[in-house]
Amino acid sequence: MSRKKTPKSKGANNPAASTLPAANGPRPARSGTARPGPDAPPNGPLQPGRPLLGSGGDFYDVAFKVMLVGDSGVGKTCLLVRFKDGAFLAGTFISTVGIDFRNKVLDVDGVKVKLQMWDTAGQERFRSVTHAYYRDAHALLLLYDVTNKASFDNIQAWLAEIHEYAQHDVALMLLGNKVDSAHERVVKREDGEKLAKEYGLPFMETSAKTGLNVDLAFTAIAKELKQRSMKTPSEPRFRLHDYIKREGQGASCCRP
Ligand SMILES: Nc1nc2c(ncn2[C@@H]2O[C@H](COP(=O)(O)OP(=O)(O)OP(=O)(O)O)[C@@H](O)[C@H]2O)c(=O)[nH]1
Ligand SMILES: [Mg+2]
Repeated sequence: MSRKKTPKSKGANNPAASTLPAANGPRPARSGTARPGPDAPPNGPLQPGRPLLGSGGDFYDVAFKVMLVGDSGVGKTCLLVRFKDGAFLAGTFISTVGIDFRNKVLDVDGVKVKLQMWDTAGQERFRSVTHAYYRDAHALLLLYDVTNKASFDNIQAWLAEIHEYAQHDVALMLLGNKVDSAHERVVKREDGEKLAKEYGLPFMETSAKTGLNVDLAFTAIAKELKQRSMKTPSEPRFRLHDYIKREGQGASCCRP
């Protein structure tokens, strides 16, 4: 069996630019370094078909990169921490510097799917750093904050950026975060649904604080990516929109 090391997940808000992972992503290379090997596919499962051993001792069958994007303060880091560790980062807001990543292996219908989750900095000054990572992403979670209208208004600009830098077939999901803050809400759920429908995106409202729909968002993406890479003729087609509509609390199906 091929044994591969994956880069260790770093702590949140890892500052130094020198510690940034390679722009080509943290794909576990045959050499055991963080850089992809020359035979690594430009976009697709890292190593389908044979179990691999991650640095945390976790076996996985396929691995994908999922990038979180959206304005600063919408809750990207908190969403990731909630999914990875089941905790909420309350208190002082520490803005992510550059880019950070964490790994998690999910069991998707008997297949071990490793998600390499990239937490980008929403601040404008780091935009050129994040641009370099888009093209290797298999999926993007695009967040806005339901208590911050500007973050919602900026979604179209984010979509334009995604269109410019990401793979054309990247799996994309729109998330309206912080729904626990009902009194401060300024973006109605219907507004999120309307925008998602306009762009044909799956959409859910989430809360990193309470955990609402957080696991579901990542699981849905993992199912979609696994289906894309390992589809067998006998397997029924996975429908992301239908899945989140069925499983989510307040999720919606937004085909145009
Ligand atoms: N009430 C509430 N607060 C949240 C939620 N998610 C994040 N926050 C708070 O929002 C602030 C920003 O969260 P972060 O996750 O650091 O935001 P970010 O999108 O990573 O920001 P950048 O790293 O600057 O891009 C923090 O003070 C969090 O505690 C949520 O679901 N509900
Ligand atoms: Mg952050």
